[in-house]
Amino acid sequence: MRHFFRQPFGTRFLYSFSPFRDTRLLSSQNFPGNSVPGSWKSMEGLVRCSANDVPLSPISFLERSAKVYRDRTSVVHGSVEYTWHETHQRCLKLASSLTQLGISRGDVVATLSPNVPAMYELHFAVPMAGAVLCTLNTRYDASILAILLKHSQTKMIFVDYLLLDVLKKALDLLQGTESRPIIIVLISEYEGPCPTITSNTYEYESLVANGCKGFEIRRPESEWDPISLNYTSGTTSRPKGVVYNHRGAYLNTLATIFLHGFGLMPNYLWTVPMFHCNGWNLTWGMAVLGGTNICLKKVSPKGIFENIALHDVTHMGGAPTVLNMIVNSSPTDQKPLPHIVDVMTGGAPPPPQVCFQMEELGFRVSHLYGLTETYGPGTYCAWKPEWNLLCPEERANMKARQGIPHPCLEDLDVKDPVTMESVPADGKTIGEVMFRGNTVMSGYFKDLQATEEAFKGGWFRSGDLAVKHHDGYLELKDRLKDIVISGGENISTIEIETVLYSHPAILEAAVVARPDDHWGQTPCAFVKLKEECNVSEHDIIQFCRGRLPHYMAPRSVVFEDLPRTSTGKVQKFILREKAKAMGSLS
Ligand SMILES: Nc1ncnc2c1ncn2[C@@H]1O[C@H](COP(=O)(O)OP(=O)(O)OP(=O)(O)O)[C@@H](O)[C@H]1O
Repeated sequence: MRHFFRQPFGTRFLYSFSPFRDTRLLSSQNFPGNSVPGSWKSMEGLVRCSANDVPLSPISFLERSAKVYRDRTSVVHGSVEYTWHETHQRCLKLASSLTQLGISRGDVVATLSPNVPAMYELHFAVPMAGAVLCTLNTRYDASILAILLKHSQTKMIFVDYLLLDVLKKALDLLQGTESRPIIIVLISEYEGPCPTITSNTYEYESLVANGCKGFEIRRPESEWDPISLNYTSGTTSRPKGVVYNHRGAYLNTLATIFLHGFGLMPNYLWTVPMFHCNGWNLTWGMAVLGGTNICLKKVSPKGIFENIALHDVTHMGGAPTVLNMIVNSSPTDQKPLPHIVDVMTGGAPPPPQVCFQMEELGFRVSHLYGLTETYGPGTYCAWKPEWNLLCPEERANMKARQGIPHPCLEDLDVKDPVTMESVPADGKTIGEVMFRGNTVMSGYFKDLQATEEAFKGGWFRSGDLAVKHHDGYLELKDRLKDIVISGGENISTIEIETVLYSHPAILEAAVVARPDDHWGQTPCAFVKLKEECNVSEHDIIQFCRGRLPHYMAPRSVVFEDLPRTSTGKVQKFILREKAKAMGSLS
């Protein structure tokens, strides 16, 4: 296999669609005489105006659900329960309070909160105020939080009371560097007085109560107006600030709910953090469907099974690590499911064995793939009925493929990153996954150079390596930064990890490159064993050699817990450092 991945990118730079085109279409004043612009002038009788041309925005999903699903339950959390009418009213009032506190169009309003009703409401209230929602990862420490608060130019932050301490530390680090102190809004679950931090502190429910329900929504002037700022998981580098626009959020939401067989009015259990790509767009998606959002502050297998029974959950989601946690949970925590529960998984490669075991427990797994830069879900493994006839192992392998683009994406391809030519659909030739369309980010906030790099060649370059199968389905092999090159051969770490996960004693596995004087690099496996299991390095290597070509089998195995990002991805850069410190094997 040729390894072109380490070569520099081509220098051609071309935007197939300009990010700077003017998309303000709403009022007839843009088109004097109510005529239509450009080439369409030759077609008489057309008028482009607010009757037929409105900027797409997820805000409209909530306005509709307040009418269509008025008295149905929108959000549940413990004893708290709202209807869609109430959620709409609360969001309007909250948006009004934001503007009264000085939030203007385009200002960034951040959150530091687990999945609670306030977090759900902010997904509508902040855009209703014309502002940009920035949902920060709840596992950040004070120093990274301080960096991101500064980078995002946050004006106001909504914080769960359990995370107040870490926020206070971050704000201390920022002291003196901000021209205006950040306004703090505390999301508390108790009725007591609001703890004082600064005079700039408010309490969530009082902002809702004091807002005006007749508030006039500050709708986007253009579909391209930013709606949210999402930081990437920071698996390969420092988190990058990805900007979503209203149009992309609208389209990706519709694509996501379409893909995963959500019927109307699902009961959705929030096991995916809403801070991760706006909960894979399902914050907005549940409003389209009139679903019930079942909030879960802390994810545990026991809590998942209890909530499924309590709320008749129909759908949920989770990174493969959550699925792995479920299948390996104690039998006393696992309860028989009342019916099939649909689970969307993605965010990292799902080991086929884990998909298989989930299905044995009564879940139906659907697999999606994407990046923060593609509004989360970008492809899915569309299931074909004829695959039901395959043996369980083959079915699980089929399901582990990343699949095909969703219908709102213009194009997806696997290309040679230097020549930009498509790789053949032979299931063997590796190239880089590239995306193009309206559900690709507007860009990286305050980093034009990174944005231009990412869009070089007129496609969004994902940094993921994949093959295309004969049926057009995509299968990820590795991240560009993770692939192992040993004796001139590219070795997919995902393929080795799949074999490791099939070992009965292994709970978790990750493979990285270990520098080698003779081979350049060799695969080094880091594994965590299941409780009370014992197996040697030699046994694991032999197990892999029995299932993989020799050169692909790990040459060394380290037994330890895997470091993960809070979105469930293994931090391979940490493992690579460890493997490097081990020195060459040869
Ligand atoms: N279904 C999937 N199968 C395999 N890998 C996946 C899948 N879904 C997502 N990924 C991986 O997750 C990546 C996207 O993750 P995300 O946008 O959360 O941030 P990150 O790339 O981990 O962080 P950073 O860009 O800061 O390093 C993809 O590029 C891909 O490598």
